[in-house]
Amino acid sequence: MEQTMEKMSSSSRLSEAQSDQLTKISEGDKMKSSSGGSNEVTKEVDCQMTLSRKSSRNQVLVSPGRSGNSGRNIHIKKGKSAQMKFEFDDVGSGPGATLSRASSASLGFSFSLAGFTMPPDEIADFSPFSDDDDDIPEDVEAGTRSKFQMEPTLQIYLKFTEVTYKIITKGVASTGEKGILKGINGAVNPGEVLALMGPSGSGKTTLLSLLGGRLTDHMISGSIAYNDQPYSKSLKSRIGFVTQDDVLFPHLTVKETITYAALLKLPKTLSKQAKEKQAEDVIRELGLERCQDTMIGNSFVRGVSGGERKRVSIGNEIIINPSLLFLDEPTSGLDSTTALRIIHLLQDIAEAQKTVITTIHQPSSRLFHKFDKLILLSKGSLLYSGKASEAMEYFSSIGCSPLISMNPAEFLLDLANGNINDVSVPSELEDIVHLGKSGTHTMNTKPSPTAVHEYLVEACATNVAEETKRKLAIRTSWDRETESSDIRYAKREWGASWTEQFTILFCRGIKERRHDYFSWLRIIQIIATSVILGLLWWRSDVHNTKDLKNQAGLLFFIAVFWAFFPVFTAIFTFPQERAMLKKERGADMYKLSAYFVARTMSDIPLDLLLPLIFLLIVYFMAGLRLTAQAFFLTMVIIFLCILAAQGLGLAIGAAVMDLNRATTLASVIVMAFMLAGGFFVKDVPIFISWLSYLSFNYHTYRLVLKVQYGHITSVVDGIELDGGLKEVGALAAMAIGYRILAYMSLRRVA
Ligand SMILES: Nc1ncnc2c1ncn2[C@@H]1O[C@H](COP(=O)(O)OP(=O)(O)OP(=O)(O)O)[C@@H](O)[C@H]1O
Repeated sequence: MEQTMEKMSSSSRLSEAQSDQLTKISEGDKMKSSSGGSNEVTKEVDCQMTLSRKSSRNQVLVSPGRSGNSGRNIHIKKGKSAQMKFEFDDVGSGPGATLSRASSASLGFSFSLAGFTMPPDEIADFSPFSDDDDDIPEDVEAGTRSKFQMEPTLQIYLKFTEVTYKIITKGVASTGEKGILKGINGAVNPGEVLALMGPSGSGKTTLLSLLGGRLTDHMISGSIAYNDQPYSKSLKSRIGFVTQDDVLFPHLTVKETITYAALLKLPKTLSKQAKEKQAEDVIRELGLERCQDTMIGNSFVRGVSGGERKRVSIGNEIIINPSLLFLDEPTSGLDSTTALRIIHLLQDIAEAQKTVITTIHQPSSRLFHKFDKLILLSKGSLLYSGKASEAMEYFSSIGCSPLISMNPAEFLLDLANGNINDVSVPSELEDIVHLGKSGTHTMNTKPSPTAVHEYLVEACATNVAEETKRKLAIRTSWDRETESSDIRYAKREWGASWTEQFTILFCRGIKERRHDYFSWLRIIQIIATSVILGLLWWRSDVHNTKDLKNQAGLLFFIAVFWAFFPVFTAIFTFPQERAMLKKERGADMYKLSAYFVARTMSDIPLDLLLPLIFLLIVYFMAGLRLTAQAFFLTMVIIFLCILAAQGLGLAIGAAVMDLNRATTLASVIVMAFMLAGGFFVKDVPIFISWLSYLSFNYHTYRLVLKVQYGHITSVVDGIELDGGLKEVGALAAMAIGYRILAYMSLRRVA
């Protein structure tokens, strides 16, 4: 046994005292132990013990009569089949102190004891506070919840010091700077869940985005280190980031969503079948089997529930088995049962030695106790950074304690908001109230929220921040252990080749917009328009010039209609998918070129189907030139016009990325092109004549005139019907040129 302990102790770089603790606790037990997954020793009792790099806890979390090792803290958690997790900590350190890993690394054990019944979870609760959430699901409460399984990956230790972030504010009269984050310090180890808490607007999302590498601009200062190295692009594929708003395609089913993510994100070395199998595993692990064939939905389309949608978002990120998982308010808007399930899921993920960081608004006390580390923010300043279990002790050490039984999270948020109605305040703060800043006595009996905020920020700076910074500066055993894993120079790897990316994105695009293709509304719109045109120009004759001019009006309308329609449809393409594009490109899921080509091509089937229906009706009703060649040439010209107009719409959308501004700009351009199209104005002044050459209506109109009347006359309404190659070339150049512009514009944003 002692040999076993020595082996474990040295392999996990634990101090002798800690290995001594371990020996005492596990004496007489039959034990199967593993250290970092390598050393395995089997003893008498069938226990499974894993060493985890849990930080120490000062809070006494011992179930009475359960352990009997005085002077040590033991935290017992339940798992599958009465699985227990023990954490042994030193008791001596002061409140709020964050111990360095080298000196105070604690041991986390989990082992199963056959036939052992565990006490309920309340052993982990803080005694002065009530639990406000009793509707815990049976499977969770009874310890029958199946554990989420994840493969081991590179472990990432994240530490950040003096993180400061400012933004430039532009007022009506002046421009200024606003501090969003002011010197934030903290650290989180693999195997831990760090919660970022604070009132709305305190800077949680900003800090999360900074740590997740989502905000990179020159207004950031301080240091953020991943295994002691700065952020690099190669980290993208190791980071999962679940945004506050679920960014998902509404018309894809749960299964399709996760499967496409698996196909794009998982390494090339895995076969398509293996990737699909992994997607199925994630669906099962997240308990989404029941709704796997349901559409995600949105406010217009009924889909899965909020909790299921959140789990799909998490599944989308964990499919790549990330080393670092960031979540922005994963429980907001969910009932307490669903919220608890999600936090349990995060715990399971962390237990696979992942580093998990989540923002959370107002957790119940049960949720609060699930977090290993806590950062409390208020107006961008740090109020607490350290172990979640020590937060209450820390605040009581600086004189702030709850006067009534309350959820610790509620108490901390009250403090962060400066609300001290049910909170005892320290004498220094009372003195400030009674004397006022000027030293004169005031009648006010309560410190103002600003005074509370200043007091807490100062207390944190003196008691916690300095201590945390000092410890962060120390090279820990963890740093030494991970320094060989140089994440900076790891090769950026795509999950699929360019062609595979294109195929997957093309199929996904078709599936997402399949309802559009068979939108009866659009088909009816086209049929109705073409029937009206056919009736208005019913069997129009072209035997004299007047009739010819009359029918030319129809041809011009066709040229305008099939330019307007595609421009205003294409404008939506990129602005609508901006959030998805940013998210997926942020995770290096595919090359922008593959997305661009797939996205623009997946609209083409519909773009060809509708004009075909249109022309079949109008052509024969209006009595246009009745030869197969004329019909097909007219069709090809319309397709070319559509491709050019679509290119313009894509370019405007990608350049502006704002629908209101894009539609305004497009309407001006399209109107100018229409007016310069050669039908309304015959003699365009020379200084503006270039506009005609930019107008796709102008080229389309000339081409259809040539196809319809080229055999009758060489001039129609003052327009010479010459070769036509110039016009074809111009439309083709526009179709390609506008797309290149769109691609370049898109590069700036994704
Ligand atoms: N680009 C920006 N321009 C102007 N203000 C900004 C910008 N980004 C953040 N802020 C401001 O910074 C503060 C912190 O924002 P952040 O979204 O990080 O808060 P939060 O704590 O996540 O809030 P919530 O809980 O409501 O999501 C807010 O006051 C917000 O208005």
